[in-house]
Amino acid sequence: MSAHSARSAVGAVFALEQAAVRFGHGTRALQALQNVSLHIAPGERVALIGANGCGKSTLLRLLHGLLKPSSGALRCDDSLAQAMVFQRPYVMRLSVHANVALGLWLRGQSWTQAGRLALQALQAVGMAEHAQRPARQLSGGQQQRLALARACALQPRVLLLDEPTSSLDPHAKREVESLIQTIAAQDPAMTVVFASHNLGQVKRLASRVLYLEQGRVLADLPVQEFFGAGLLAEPYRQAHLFVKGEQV
Ligand SMILES: Nc1ncnc2c1ncn2[C@@H]1O[C@H](COP(=O)(O)OP(=O)(O)OP(=O)(O)O)[C@@H](O)[C@H]1O
Repeated sequence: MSAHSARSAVGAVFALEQAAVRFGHGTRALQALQNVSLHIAPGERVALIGANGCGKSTLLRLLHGLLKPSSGALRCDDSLAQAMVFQRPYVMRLSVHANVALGLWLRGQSWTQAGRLALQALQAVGMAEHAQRPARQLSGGQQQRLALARACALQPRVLLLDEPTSSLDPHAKREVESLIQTIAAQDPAMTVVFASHNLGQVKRLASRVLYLEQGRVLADLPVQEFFGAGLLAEPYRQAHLFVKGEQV
């Protein structure tokens, strides 16, 4: 059974059983994730939070099939199309429109159809007026909108976002976050898993919070419970997140 192909018996989008990811070998091995067991159901909005290096990106990459577990298992419902957006989008030296169309063409659409769907996706993220501009001339916030258009053009049932607003200025942060909110609200059945250092954003977007420390999931709770008074007391107050993270 492939690590990233078998459907979960319990109808989960993702099921991780004692999953670990190690980088390197022998004494130099780094345990980026360990003993991670969890299920993510369709329509959940899951925030991954924790200090730099705690394993958020590694977990997202694992879910997206970019990494395989070194041990343990990942089961994933492959009938659900996935798209991932990274902290800093990769933008090709092409027009905005071609940046979106190319992804669709590479997945087998005709160039005409790819162009049509790309324009629709750009309209959906408010970027149609920039379609013919060189993509590399866009601002950071516009480039992240482009990345969201590229993701949405694939009509994903599962959207993975790795700190989608952390490289943006406050204005662009708000714009891109509200775009993510709109995309998620349009499709309540879409599963969204995102990494963030911004606790306000986590409250606004998430239904469930996974708090990671050194590759382990220390808390896995509904968002209200995570931010409930009891849990914000020790030991969470001590966590790096509240020192280095953004609390707005
Ligand atoms: N390809 C790699 N090779 C070696 N080590 C890696 C690799 N990718 C990640 N790591 C290490 O694995 C650990 C987890 O990294 P990861 O990027 O998942 O953390 P993160 O929580 O996303 O951090 P940040 O908040 O800074 O983005 C870190 O110690 C990191 O240095």
